[in-house]
Amino acid sequence: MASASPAADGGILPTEGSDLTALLAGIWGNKLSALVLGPTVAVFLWFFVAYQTSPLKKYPGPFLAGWTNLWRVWQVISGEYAPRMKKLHEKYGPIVRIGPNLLDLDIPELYRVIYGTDGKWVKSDFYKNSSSIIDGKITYHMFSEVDPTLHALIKRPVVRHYSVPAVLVMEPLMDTIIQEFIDTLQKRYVEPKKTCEFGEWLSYYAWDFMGMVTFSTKFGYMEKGHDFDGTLAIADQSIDYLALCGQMPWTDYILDKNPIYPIGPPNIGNVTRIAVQNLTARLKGEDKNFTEGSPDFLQYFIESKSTHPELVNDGSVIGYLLLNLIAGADTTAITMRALFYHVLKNPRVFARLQADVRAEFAPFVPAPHTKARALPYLEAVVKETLRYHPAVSMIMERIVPEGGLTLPDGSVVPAGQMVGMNPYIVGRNKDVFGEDAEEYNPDRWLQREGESEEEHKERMARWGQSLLAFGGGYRICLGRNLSMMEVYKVVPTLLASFDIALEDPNEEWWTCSRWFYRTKGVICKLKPRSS
Ligand code: HEM
Repeated sequence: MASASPAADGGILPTEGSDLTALLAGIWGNKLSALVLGPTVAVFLWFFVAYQTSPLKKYPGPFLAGWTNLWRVWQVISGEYAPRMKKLHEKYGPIVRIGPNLLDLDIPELYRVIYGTDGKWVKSDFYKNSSSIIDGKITYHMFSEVDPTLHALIKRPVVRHYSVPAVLVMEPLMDTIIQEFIDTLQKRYVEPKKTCEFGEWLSYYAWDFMGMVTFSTKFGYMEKGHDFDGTLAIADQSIDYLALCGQMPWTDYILDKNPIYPIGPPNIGNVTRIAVQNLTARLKGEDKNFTEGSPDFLQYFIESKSTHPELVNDGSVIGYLLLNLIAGADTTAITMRALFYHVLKNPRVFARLQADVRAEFAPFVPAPHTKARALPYLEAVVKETLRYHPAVSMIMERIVPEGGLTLPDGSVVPAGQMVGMNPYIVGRNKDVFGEDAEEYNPDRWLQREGESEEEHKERMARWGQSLLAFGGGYRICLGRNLSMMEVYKVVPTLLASFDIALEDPNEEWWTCSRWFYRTKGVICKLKPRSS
């Protein structure tokens, strides 16, 4: 009970140290506590109720992953995303809950359902942050647009330019850049007998290659011999941003898409400038790099402005050009680097591949694509590399559509939840690829002894469903024909031109698994071809 002291006017006023002061202080204290405690309890309750009532509660997975996506953020930061997820599958089985609303599935039979062509399985918001603000509006490109109808509108005008016949027409452009690659290696490393950071050079080649087929212009990484404008480093940062913010997509609206002080990934400004310059010069008829009759993507995209005037303008042409570079250069470089690393680490595989290549191809001449595709062991090596070291090493998230997803154990994942598969994990599924799935062994793709041609074909079709390196369905990689052509041509050309060996065959490379499965450190000795 509060006490009061008599005042001059006979009224009752509180005095210092009175019980009333204590009461007021108590009330303020309580208010403060309520201000802090209230939201904390509310947030906790919200998490608790969400956890307890989640339809994914029944699925196994790390405890924290069921509570918060922060757990996934940590897995991305670790740089060991795919190997860690693989360990979780070994512990929990084919279904692992890796987020409050997300299941990682190692169930290849569901490939055609989740990555189907019917447009029902929509990409999650993970992809949205690789968008940009243009004229004050968030603008999505073919990779980041999640709405199937809008995605189809972006894709329709250009999809045919990525078909096998369309990219085959670009072979002369590719040969120019491959020729420059082998000549440069010869001058910089073979003649002076210098050690070569071969892994880095595959990146320089891949970026110059994409510049060449995209707008008939090299960036000049091979000429300068380093990432002179920082683009390659910036591209890495952009992909890390995608992977990190993608775990909690709302963070992108605070970090990059806020109108006041955006702190998203840096722009690949130099590449954008070159794209704009090339488009402007081409439209004015002043592009000195372009030769009539030797088409590149820029030419194809400009044509799309006439064939689809309602969908394509100069802004969208720039978008298409940039996507080619962002999506196409590093992915292909990662694949080529992995191929050489694993082949060079396996003397038996190397000897066979080199012998097969040298029986067919002369040194210092870019290998013709058709001839390269006809080499069965090269095909086995490429497929094994895509299986063992896919350039994308994270789950490709999709939203479960109406009707839900019935899993092999009979349980149903309701609509609105997210599921997906990771090319790294499905590629190492032992039920599909055998007990040695953790080993790099291209021979597994060849026809086995006693296996008929029919049986081999059937096995390849089945295994194809577990080879998710290019994704699948209506969101399958648009540039897969182009990148495969690049790989199939350059690998035999290099093996036919030089004796290549790791400087230290015992040294392990550096890997970092986030959205891309990045690597460094294929240090090689290159010598003139000896046989
Ligand atoms: C070895 C090289 C490559 C690999 C491993 C690769 C991998 C992938 C994967 C896994 C996806 C699907 C992602 C998902 O669904 O979540 C994808 C999509 C895409 N890729 Fe590639 N990619 C490669 C090369 C290229 C090249 C050279 C280009 C362009 C010239 C390209 C352009 C695209 C585009 C535009 C998409 C989005 C397609 C869509 O959503 O409709 N990629 N890529």
